[in-house]
Amino acid sequence: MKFIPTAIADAFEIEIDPRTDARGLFARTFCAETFAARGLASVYPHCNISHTAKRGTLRGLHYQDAPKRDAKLVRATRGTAFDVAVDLRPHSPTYLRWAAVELSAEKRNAFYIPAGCAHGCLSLTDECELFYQISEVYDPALDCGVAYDDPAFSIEWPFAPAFISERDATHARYIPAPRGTQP
Ligand SMILES: Cc1cn([C@H]2C[C@H](O)[C@@H](COP(=O)(O)OP(=O)(O)O[C@H]3O[C@H](C)C(=O)[C@H](O)[C@H]3O)O2)c(=O)[nH]c1=O
Repeated sequence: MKFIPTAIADAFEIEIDPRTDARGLFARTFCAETFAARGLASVYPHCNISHTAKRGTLRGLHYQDAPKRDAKLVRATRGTAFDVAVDLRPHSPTYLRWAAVELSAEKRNAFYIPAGCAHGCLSLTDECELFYQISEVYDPALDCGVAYDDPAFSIEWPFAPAFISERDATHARYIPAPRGTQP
């Protein structure tokens, strides 16, 4: 695996290191020891999938709040998605910044999003499927969201979403915390 830094501290694009032969390829997509050695979440009690039928569908941005803030390891298993993380950690040097990774089943890459960041994605193809490894069990009472077009982040999406859920179209504006405060 190759860990490529992004604009957000501790968030990485992860590329595979395929072993190829006449049959095709084999590659490791996760290693608990490697992730732990890098200080990344290495235990994922929940794995999820999302299937998005139409190009231009925006999901998110979501995060699970304290005390169960969750890290996510996300990859596309069908199609392509513009995947975005926003740093919501007031103590982070990249607080309020965003980072994007184009995930595709063809590239077989992944996006590691640390706890304390929000995650959203815009499908770039029809029939886009994502696979999530989540470092915390889901708690609906802690399920929070921020708006994809919040001026606090100014995310540069490749195009405006054509489809979005009622929930994701109505997230409240984010009120930045004083920098340096603990979450
Ligand atoms: C995360 C989760 C959700 N749900 C239920 C809650 C809703 O009734 C339904 C769909 O959930 P949600 O509206 O959060 O799905 P998306 O809008 O696709 O959000 C997803 O995509 C964005 C980009 C993310 O980062 C979220 O982690 C991920 O949930 O599944 C569960 O039952 N268990 C779970 O672990």
